[in-house]
Amino acid sequence: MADNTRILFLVAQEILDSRGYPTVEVCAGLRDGTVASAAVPSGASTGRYEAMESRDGDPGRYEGRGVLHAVANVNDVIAPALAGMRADDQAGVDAALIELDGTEYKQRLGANAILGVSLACARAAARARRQGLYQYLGGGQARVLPVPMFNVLNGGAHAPDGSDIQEFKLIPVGASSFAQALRFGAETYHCLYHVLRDAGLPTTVGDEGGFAPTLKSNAESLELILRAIERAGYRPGEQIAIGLDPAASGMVKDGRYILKRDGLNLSSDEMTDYWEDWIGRYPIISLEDPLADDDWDGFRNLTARLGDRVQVIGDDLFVTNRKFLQRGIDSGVCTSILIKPNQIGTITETLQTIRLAQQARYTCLVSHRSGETCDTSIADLAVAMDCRQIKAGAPARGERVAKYNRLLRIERELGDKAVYAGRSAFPHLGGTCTAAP
Ligand SMILES: O=C(O)[C@@H](CO)OP(=O)(O)O
Ligand SMILES: [Mg+2]
Repeated sequence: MADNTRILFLVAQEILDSRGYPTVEVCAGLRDGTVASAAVPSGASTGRYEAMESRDGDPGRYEGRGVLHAVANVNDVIAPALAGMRADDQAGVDAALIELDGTEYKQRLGANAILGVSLACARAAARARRQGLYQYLGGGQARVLPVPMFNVLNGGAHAPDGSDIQEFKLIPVGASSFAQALRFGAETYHCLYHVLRDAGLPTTVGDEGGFAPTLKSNAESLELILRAIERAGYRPGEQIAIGLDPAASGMVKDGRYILKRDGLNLSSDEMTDYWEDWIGRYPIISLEDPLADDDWDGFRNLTARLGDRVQVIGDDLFVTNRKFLQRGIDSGVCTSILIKPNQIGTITETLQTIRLAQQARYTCLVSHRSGETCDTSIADLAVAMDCRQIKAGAPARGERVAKYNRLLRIERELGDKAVYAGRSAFPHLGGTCTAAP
């Protein structure tokens, strides 16, 4: 079997992502005839220490620069070096990629080139074994379906005319299966459309498929969402809670947090007061990047003050990197980590970061990027690693629902064995899983 999974070819090409910008797709072919491909996403609100994607031409020109250099790196540098390796030796493949690149942030070959190969090999190996990617990566234990976070109102870098806060997310903690959670989200999303129409607000959408109205204040977004949840017939907080990703690095100017919609200019402590006020007033259970990615002291204070009432997630702060996560664990910063494979660049390193988080009892929210493709690997990753939380944007738009639909299929495939994480995904809510995973 092992010999059959030896890599025969790796071929990359440039394709477009959901924003219409170029990205990398890699196709892996194995000796036994198995062929599988994987596509790499791309972020807009990136952390400063993310692994670096390779982009062609002048960085100042425009955001949608090509990836032909990354494509050439796969075809001309990586493919010859990996030919003949076993695709089912993920650690070996990834170690070879890391060594071939030789830089800390993967800037020589490009994290987009490297992750494309890492993922394509995993997919091909899973297919050769006739397993789903979640089974291949997670084994027989993999059976807990994550709680989805649906980003239904977009702002910040994903919708510049919208709220200062990048993401307002529905969290269907009270559903009893993933399929039901998806229905909660889709129905509420559609009700939000009508709430906006009734209020005379536009229903244009941002990068992740959520609506992006221009509002008078940031809190107005929450009021509209609560109205939509109720209109859909659900109980806010109990059945559907709320999560935020302010992506606060994007709000900072000269060390101050600027909230344009509220006319506020706040210190780190005052920004924390602002979130505390919101947590007291609204059913918010998850708060991602509430402060900027260089404000480690602020994060420590915020975690000490709010960490037992809300999940505090580090995204730009940790960039899926064990080194930064370890610093967070050692200094009491955050209670949760966002997991984006392209922030670190290989599957093996992504799994190592997840394991470190789980050992330290940090929760893991597996995440898409704002520039996506129809690749569904993150859905499998969330189940494989028992991550219990996933965010993939609104329950609308092809590249977002591809992930949710994949989870529906996994849930069906698992049948009676499937367990929906529900409240167990959030230790601070004190819930338990409906069956032991
Ligand atoms: O900040 C985030 O969490 C992500 C995904 O929602 O955005 P981006 O991919 O633009 O970094
Ligand atoms: Mg984020």
